[in-house]
Amino acid sequence: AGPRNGTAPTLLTNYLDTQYFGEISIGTPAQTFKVVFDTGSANLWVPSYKCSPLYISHSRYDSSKSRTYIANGTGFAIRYGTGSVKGFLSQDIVMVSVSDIPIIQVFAEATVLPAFPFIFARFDGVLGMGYPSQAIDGITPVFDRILSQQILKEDVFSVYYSRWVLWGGSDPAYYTGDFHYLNVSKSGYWQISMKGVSVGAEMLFCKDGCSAAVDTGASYITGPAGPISVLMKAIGAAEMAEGGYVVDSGDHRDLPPGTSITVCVSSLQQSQYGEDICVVAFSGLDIPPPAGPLWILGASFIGHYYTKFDRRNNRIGFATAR
Ligand SMILES: COCCCC[C@@](O)(c1ccccc1-c1ccccc1)[C@@H]1CCCN(C(=O)[C@H]2C[C@@H](N)[C@@H](O)C2)C1
Repeated sequence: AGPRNGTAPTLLTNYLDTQYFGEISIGTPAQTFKVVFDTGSANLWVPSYKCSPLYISHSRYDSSKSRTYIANGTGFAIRYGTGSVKGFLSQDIVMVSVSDIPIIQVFAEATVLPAFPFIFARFDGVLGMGYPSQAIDGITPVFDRILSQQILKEDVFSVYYSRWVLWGGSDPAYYTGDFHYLNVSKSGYWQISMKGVSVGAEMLFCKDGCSAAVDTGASYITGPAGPISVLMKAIGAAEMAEGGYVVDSGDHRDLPPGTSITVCVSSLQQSQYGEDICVVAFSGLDIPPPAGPLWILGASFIGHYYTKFDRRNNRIGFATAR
């Protein structure tokens, strides 16, 4: 059947403004998984049935139950900010949207997951939306497999966080005005050049320009730890023990008016003691060269825009979300 008029949505679930994920299915008959659509990586992995039972609260892929499974077995490991996910490669039919875009995909069955932070994950796996050059083991990413089917209206996907990912186009019903396009600054990454970071009218950081990744798989805005701690003081946030910052949830202090991006500086979260705390949507992260220094514009930034990731023109478009 394929997508109507060349576009198809995948609806997303928003967990505490920090985890956004949607459903895909793998295998015949379909085994469904909740995955993060992550522009900051380029591989698909889901937990394997052979994964440690610790992970029983998540869906696990059972190749023995799929008629379209093709064994591969090559080892796989992907490094994230917090540790590596290890496993092995398999091939099967993957469906990324209810309007059935079936693709034959090589993906990883994860057998080793770092307990932290995955015990907090409300999703099962990760579907990388990055460029092929970023993919481990040279595996063709999901979006490239979809593009090669020539069924999409445009070689783009749009993110209307935290509601859905739209494959193949953008929907004017959900944004106003034109897209402001920024060319991808480093081929193979959804990375742009940032002109500066200012609080109110005062430019405080990145005065000579700097790089930023537009990363749908990250929860917050992260920047080098130094500048972030200065920024946190500027908005009166206090540092939490395990990193991250909180502001007094009484006064929802937004950045001073006139800031070019009025990012909500906090997202409501439950602390481990259960009371509501306001977690600031920024955190400090020093990314070492050659990838860094790098700012990361995650969900708390992306959620303020209708964002179009354009593979045809290697650019990212931002429009005002309705
Ligand atoms: C908006 O939804 C985001 C999903 C949550 C991301 C995340 O918050 C998370 C929380 C709980 C459990 C697991 C994971 C998680 C961990 C690894 C991969 C995907 C999700 C990540 C925590 C660690 C830092 N971080 C990244 O490096 C991320 C950055 C990104 N590019 C990925 O490749 C790794 C974000």
